[in-house]
Amino acid sequence: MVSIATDRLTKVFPDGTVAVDGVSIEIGSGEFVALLGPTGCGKSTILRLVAGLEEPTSGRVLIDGEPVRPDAGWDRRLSMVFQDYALYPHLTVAENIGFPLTTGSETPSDAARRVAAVADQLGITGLLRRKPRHLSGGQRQRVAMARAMVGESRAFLLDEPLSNVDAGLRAELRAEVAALARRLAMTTLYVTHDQVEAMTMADRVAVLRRGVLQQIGPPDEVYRDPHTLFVAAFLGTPRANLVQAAIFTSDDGVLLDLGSQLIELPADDPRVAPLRDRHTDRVTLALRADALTPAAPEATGPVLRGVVRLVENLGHEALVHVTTGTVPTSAAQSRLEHPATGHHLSELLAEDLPAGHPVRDRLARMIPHSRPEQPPATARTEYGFYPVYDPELGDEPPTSGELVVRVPAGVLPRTGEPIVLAVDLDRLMLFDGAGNRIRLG
Ligand SMILES: Nc1ncnc2c1ncn2[C@@H]1O[C@H](COP(=O)(O)OP(=O)(O)OP(=O)(O)O)[C@@H](O)[C@H]1O
Repeated sequence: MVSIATDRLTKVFPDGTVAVDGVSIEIGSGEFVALLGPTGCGKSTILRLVAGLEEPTSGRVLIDGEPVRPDAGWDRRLSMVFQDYALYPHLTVAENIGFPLTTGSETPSDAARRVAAVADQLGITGLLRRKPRHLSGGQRQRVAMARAMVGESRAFLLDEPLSNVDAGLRAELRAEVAALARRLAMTTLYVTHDQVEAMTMADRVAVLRRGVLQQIGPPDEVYRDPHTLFVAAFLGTPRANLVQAAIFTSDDGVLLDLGSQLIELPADDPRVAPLRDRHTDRVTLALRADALTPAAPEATGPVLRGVVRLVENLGHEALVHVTTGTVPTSAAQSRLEHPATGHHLSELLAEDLPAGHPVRDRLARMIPHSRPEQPPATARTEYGFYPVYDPELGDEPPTSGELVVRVPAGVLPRTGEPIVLAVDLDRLMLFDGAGNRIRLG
């Protein structure tokens, strides 16, 4: 098997779309890497660049450390499986599987033996005489995999190969495809927008956004230790709770002001040091649903208080929606990017509009993390520091702001009840206005 690498790979389409933006990924021999991201983030384009179906605008693809020529797609011996399987309708299953062998040096009987062996491996021997239209989605998918395996291919490039099969079968095939790739020790690049597929199948997951690689690592690491707000928000079901916060530092420690609630970090808490120089910064706080636990009303330590609005009982656990008076945000909202450029609006503002320009002020006010001037000293909460809302601008203190909490089956909270939620500080994540993680100790 081979190693595959992309080196600052970039693809700009003729219409100006930057589909892939300086992506460097190394996939070891026999490794299974998933490219994960929302629609349009450039996953398929990366795969097509690796396969040689597209030419890079700049950057390189390397196979076993050797840069490949842009036009040498046929020479790469990489097998691609597409989401629509691309089977030839007029050929039988056996002919479809054997198709890559027809241009090689194999004799017909060698080829037939090879087809039979691969069909046996995938459990589709009984289907060899059928035409693709007489196959189920899962069977077609196996035939496509068999065709990818039959040649002397050195790697699999799979583009959402399970997206056309129904949910139940998808789970089964997920395990099957991953096991197959491992059994064959096949280097695999697997494109998906389904985080469950990526997390369960891959050795490492590469998360992409707008053509830019956000993070690559083993699934549990990317989930547990996201480097950016986008990765934190993209991975995990239910999605992480994202709320706006302002940082207040003093000799007594650090307070995270969530609008009408506080999380206190005492001065001797090791998380305090990295926040010392961020007094009054507006940040995004991310808390996964299991970083909050219902606690007794008299609980001490960091807690958030709220009222239960909704209990979604899933049987083995429940998702409890709690109104907390925080200010919800999202990865996109917290950065307020310019849709066309992907730049933070404040960056564009800094370049384009002079200070004091009326539109600049209006836009700046919409940007929670980067108001260019500090709020006036009179804009203080009852806690005595800058709030995430600003009374000077006519903001009301937040009263809604829902957090979703994962609660094990058993005695569940009831709608309308007050609830106290203990915050697991080890799982508290903060992100700056550019969406980058602020490391806490
Ligand atoms: N031939 C093309 N010409 C212009 N733009 C293109 C072309 N092919 C893709 N794009 C654009 O490049 C971006 C990345 O596309 P790509 O298909 O790689 O995304 P993706 O992450 O695979 O999305 P999906 O999950 O929807 O397949 C998108 O904005 C897409 O519209």
